[in-house]
Amino acid sequence: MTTVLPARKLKVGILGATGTVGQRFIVLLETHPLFTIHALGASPRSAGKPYDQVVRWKMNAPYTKAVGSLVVQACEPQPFADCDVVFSGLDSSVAGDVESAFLKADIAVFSNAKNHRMGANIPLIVPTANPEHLTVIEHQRAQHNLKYGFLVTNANCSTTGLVVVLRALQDAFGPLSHVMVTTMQAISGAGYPGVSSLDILDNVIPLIDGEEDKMETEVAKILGSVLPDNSGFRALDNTVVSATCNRVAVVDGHTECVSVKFARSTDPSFSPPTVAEVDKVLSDFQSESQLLGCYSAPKHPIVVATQPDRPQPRLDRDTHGGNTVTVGRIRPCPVLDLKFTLLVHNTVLGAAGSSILNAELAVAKGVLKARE
Ligand SMILES: NC(=O)C1=CN([C@@H]2O[C@H](COP(=O)(O)OP(=O)(O)OC[C@H]3O[C@@H](n4cnc5c(N)ncnc54)[C@H](OP(=O)(O)O)[C@@H]3O)[C@@H](O)[C@H]2O)C=CC1
Ligand SMILES: N[C@@H](CC(=O)OP(=O)(O)O)C(=O)O
Repeated sequence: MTTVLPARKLKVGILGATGTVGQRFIVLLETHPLFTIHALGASPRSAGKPYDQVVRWKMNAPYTKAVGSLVVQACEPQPFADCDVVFSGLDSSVAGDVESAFLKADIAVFSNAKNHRMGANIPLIVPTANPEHLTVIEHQRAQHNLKYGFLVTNANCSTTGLVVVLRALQDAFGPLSHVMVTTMQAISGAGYPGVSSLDILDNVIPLIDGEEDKMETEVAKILGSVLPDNSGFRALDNTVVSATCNRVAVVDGHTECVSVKFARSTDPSFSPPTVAEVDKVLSDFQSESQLLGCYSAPKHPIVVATQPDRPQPRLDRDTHGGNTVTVGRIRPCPVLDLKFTLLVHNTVLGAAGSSILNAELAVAKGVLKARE
């Protein structure tokens, strides 16, 4: 496929620009070759004031003077009308209605929030796992009579790391019947100010409200297929996922301990893949974003750690800019077939990085264009 590049940089709006995910968008977009930051939005508490005055900046990299002086807008379509694309890092209490209003106003939206993820013709895309789901955009546009607008969501941050590895395993060794996953999730996943220090220091919290349900349902949609008429998706109905989610005292990076069983396991002639075979399949896994030459595409969607005590959040979360999933400790599972540990950067591939790479894919496929 030939990559279609826009005639100029696309003007970007960021909704929820003051939040944890919004700040990550700013860092990732400051030097982006396809996109330029044009407008910022946040709550009525922040609207009307320069970004500098309202943001409590938590990123390691600084933001530019130009961004600091942008006046924060209310999250309504009108101030974003000349944006070619809007990235949403909005709190889920408002994201649903705000994103619907932007779609109705014919603006392209890439959302991190949970609200629209399971919508019948809303793509739920992890860019290195199921980019082919973008084909449903044409149906969405026809349904709402839109020229430029559409709505694409990306997944829950823990789901994101998991599905990249499951997709690689499924492609190589056939469908999975059972997936058991236990997460250790960073505090930045709870936004800012998030979990109080008295709750999390010297502690592990064995509950993240709603997280397990999201992991158990999103995987089936992402690893499912597009309906033949491109009107929606057929979720997997033969893969059972059981998730247990914990909050731990790590700043960024979700670690997940995973065991899987292959559907063919019930066949007496089937023997599970060896550790060496799994290592090779994961290391060789490629995504369409690499083949299309997308700017943020990681060199490898999955990196297999060579040291026996990896992955570790502090050491591995920034590999390939945070858009890769690091896997280690691959070994046979005496209960299911195979077990391993993975790490995903929750605010890069798990949030803003996925939205941006999804938008790059949409540009490369000619569905996201500059407004004329
Ligand atoms: N953090 C993570 O790792 C991940 C987060 N997500 C999802 O991304 C979204 C953002 O998360 P995160 O950045 O962590 O959250 P934060 O709480 O850090 O930021 C929330 C943002 O929403 C804005 N906001 C709050 N209320 C309103 C309102 N009434 N109208 C308009 N804007 C409002 C806030 O603006 P103000 O500062 O003015 O209050 C702020 O910019 C959420 O939906 C979350 O579930 C998804 C994957 C991973
Ligand atoms: N709940 C996730 C982050 C998040 O906001 O997820 P979601 O977008 O699925 O609600 C975490 O705490 O790490």
